[in-house]
Amino acid sequence: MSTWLRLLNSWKLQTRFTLLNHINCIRYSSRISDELLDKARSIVGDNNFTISEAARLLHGRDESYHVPLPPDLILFPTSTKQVSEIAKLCTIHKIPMIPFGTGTGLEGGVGATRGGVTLNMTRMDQILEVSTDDLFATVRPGVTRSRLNNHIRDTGMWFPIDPGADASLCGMVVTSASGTNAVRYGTMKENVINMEVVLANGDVINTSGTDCRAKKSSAGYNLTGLFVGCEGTLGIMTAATLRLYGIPESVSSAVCSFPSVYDAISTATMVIQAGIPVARLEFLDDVMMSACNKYSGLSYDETASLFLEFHGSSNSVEEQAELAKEIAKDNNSGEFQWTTDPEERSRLWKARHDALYASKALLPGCEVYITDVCVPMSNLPDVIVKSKQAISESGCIAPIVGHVGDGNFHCCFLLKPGDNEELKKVREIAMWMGRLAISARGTCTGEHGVGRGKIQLVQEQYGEDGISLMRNIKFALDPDNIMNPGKVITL
Ligand SMILES: Cc1cc2c(cc1C)N(C[C@H](O)[C@H](O)[C@H](O)COP(=O)(O)OP(=O)(O)OC[C@H]1O[C@@H](n3cnc4c(N)ncnc43)[C@H](O)[C@@H]1O)c1[nH]c(=O)[nH]c(=O)c1N2
Ligand SMILES: CCCCC(=O)C(=O)O
Ligand SMILES: [Mn+2]
Repeated sequence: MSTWLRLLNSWKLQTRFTLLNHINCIRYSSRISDELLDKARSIVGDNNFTISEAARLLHGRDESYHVPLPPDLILFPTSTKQVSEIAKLCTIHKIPMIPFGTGTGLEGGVGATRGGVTLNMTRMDQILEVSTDDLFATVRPGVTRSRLNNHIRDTGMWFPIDPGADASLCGMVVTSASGTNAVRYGTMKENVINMEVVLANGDVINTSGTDCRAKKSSAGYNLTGLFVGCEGTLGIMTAATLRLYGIPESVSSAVCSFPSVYDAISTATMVIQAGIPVARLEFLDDVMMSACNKYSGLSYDETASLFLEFHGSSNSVEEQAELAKEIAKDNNSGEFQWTTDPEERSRLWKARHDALYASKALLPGCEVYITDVCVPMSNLPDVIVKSKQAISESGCIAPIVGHVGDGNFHCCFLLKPGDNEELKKVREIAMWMGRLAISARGTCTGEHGVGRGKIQLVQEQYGEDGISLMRNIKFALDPDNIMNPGKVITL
């Protein structure tokens, strides 16, 4: 390229950036006045406030393929009172509020669709209470899953819900997350006892009643259920009380390969039907096994496989593994390798939790468009096989992994950045998969939530009456549509 051309290109780029900055400034100044900035700063203090370009970019994105949408301003509240004051301020000025946990979401939930204020919750990071007698922990939104588990390890308790990423526990509550241990311990839905929530108007409520820590309750409407999975569109969670469990005395893990998807899933179904209290029951297809072998230096068979884990007494985990082995054998399995060795087990689960990064490594520099559907177990093998057929016909690379004990799986479509044709094609397949799951009596998302990516599919899943009820609920709690707007449902 000639020097002149290079200079011209660099000038064009500069002008574009200057223009973009200019537009951002106009956008920013038209929405957030100096007066509002001063008030926000006085609520949280100078050190908990930023409008830097870098911070705005960072807060507009999560770990998904969605285009980043930066907010105008980022606040780091340190107390519920501050969150409430920010909410009141935003209500007066009709400014969007977007809560930010750890940004590990997979549906673009933290993007500021209309600009506004992001509330980064990481500085509210206290573990408020741990009760080993009553099996609960109360945490502020800055506490992550592994921080809680490190903190309580010596008590013999743990919080088992494990999405792989070290997400904030409150982020996990509001996305209704689950992951590998849900088949035994349930999802976040089954593991929240109470929540403190700041509403759009600044009111602070406790969803099970002030200070309630009872294991069950039939008092009134299920407000906890309403806020679990709301993705910040109904309120900002400032504390969560979660169920704890005893750390199992013994753990065994197993790997087993199969000649077909049907054999693998039929084993999974029969393990559950046999009443084996399996703790993890994960499926990886041939492409994902190959990706994980390469990425994690393993040498497993590169065919449809199951990773399993059993929790209990040492006799019980041995018995469970042996029973599962028999079932696998009846379904044409290859060798069923199981172990209680902690190092081997953690190598296996690290490889499983790195599945997303192993997929990415198949095409260096790529982005990943992740699907997440969930269907009743009896429909699962057909839905997986049809999805694999669609992937193969499209020419895309898309390893599959799933929490099949719950009927839940993901395809990781690898995308070359900037290839809009491919993105369009993948989006079509992903939408088709969502519809396939709904028609197979399932749901368009088992655990990643709706965010910006699945609003249309949720509409189709619920139909007009269901969506209209959701809109009424949203309107009752957030009449100005300033709580994380543009997510979950459109108004
Ligand atoms: C490698 C890898 C692997 C997985 C996953 C991610 C990654 C990167 N995930 C997805 C992810 O970990 C999950 O969605 C988390 O629950 C998100 O928690 P964050 O704290 O990161 O929320 P993040 O900051 O990403 O926000 C997510 C949404 O919640 C809202 N929010 C966050 N904190 C809030 C608060 N205090 N109050 C109100 N709203 C709030 C945000 O506004 C946004 O809409 C996942 N998930 C899963 O279920 N199963 C899995 O297997 C996996 N696996
Ligand atoms: C690789 C799929 C996306 C992350 C996830 O949900 C999981 O690993 O289970
Ligand atoms: Mn998952």
